[in-house]
Amino acid sequence: MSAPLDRDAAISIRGLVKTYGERNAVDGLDLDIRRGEIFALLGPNGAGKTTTVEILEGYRSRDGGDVQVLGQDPATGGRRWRSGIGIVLQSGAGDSQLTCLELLRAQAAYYPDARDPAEVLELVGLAEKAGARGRALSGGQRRRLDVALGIVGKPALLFLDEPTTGFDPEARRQFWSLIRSLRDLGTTMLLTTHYLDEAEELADRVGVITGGRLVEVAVPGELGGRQTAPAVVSWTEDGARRTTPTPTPTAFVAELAARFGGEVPDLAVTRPTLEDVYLQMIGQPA
Ligand SMILES: Nc1ncnc2c1ncn2[C@@H]1O[C@H](COP(=O)(O)OP(=O)(O)OP(=O)(O)O)[C@@H](O)[C@H]1O
Repeated sequence: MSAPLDRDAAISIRGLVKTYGERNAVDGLDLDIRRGEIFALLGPNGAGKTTTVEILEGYRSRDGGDVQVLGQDPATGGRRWRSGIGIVLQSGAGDSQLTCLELLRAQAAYYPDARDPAEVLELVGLAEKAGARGRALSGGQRRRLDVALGIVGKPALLFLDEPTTGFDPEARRQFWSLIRSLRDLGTTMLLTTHYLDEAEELADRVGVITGGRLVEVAVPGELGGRQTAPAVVSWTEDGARRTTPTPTPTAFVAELAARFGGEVPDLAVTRPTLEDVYLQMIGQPA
């Protein structure tokens, strides 16, 4: 039998089940997300991420289990509960006739303790676009506007669904720093992403879900036993690439260096990436 719900957690889930027809899209999921934590939910297409997140947001019913989000069951959470939650959806307000500032003001009006819309535009790096309509924004700027809309109500808990899809590398880095500033302001965040580097960069912990079940929850550096996995030393010798897995890479490299009498050509020491262990976990060859 699983432990009772953790009433201090931002999100606490026990035995969550969601059934479509004969099939359990979510199949007995247990998870606690601490207040102030950034948690990344990873999993292949169809794993059950969106279903789980929408149940937590109060937008989908469940067929079994107990769920608590900010101290309440999302199935019965009222307006006050909802005002503590921010949601950044995949498709946002891009086509609106309103300007960025007008959109944010309209959204802020729904919340009892909203942030100043102009400050929010500043925070997401859109201050210069306050008077621009959604249509006039680039893809990356629209996503920032989506985030701005998600946070203007000063949510204690923010859901981010694949937030950086379509971003260029620089925009992603800027977005990551925005997420970190939100964390510094105390916001709890549940992120779904298919980018493993994003999860590694941002998340305090990651959870891997396949077939509606959580396979593992860990800090990114320890998922799948990464921290104790053997290192792989590779170098070039006699015109060919050599690789050797070893639990003691320092000693191995010292031996190599002695053998070469100095620099080892093209030397590299690597450990499994988060992507390597993730792909192994979901049954795909790396
Ligand atoms: N409204 C629905 N009716 C029937 N089946 C559904 C419905 N919504 C989701 N499913 C099924 O439930 C399973 C989980 O879907 P879900 O959208 O939660 O996956 P996901 O992990 O978010 O995938 P993705 O990474 O592609 O967004 C899938 O097999 C999907 O086909």
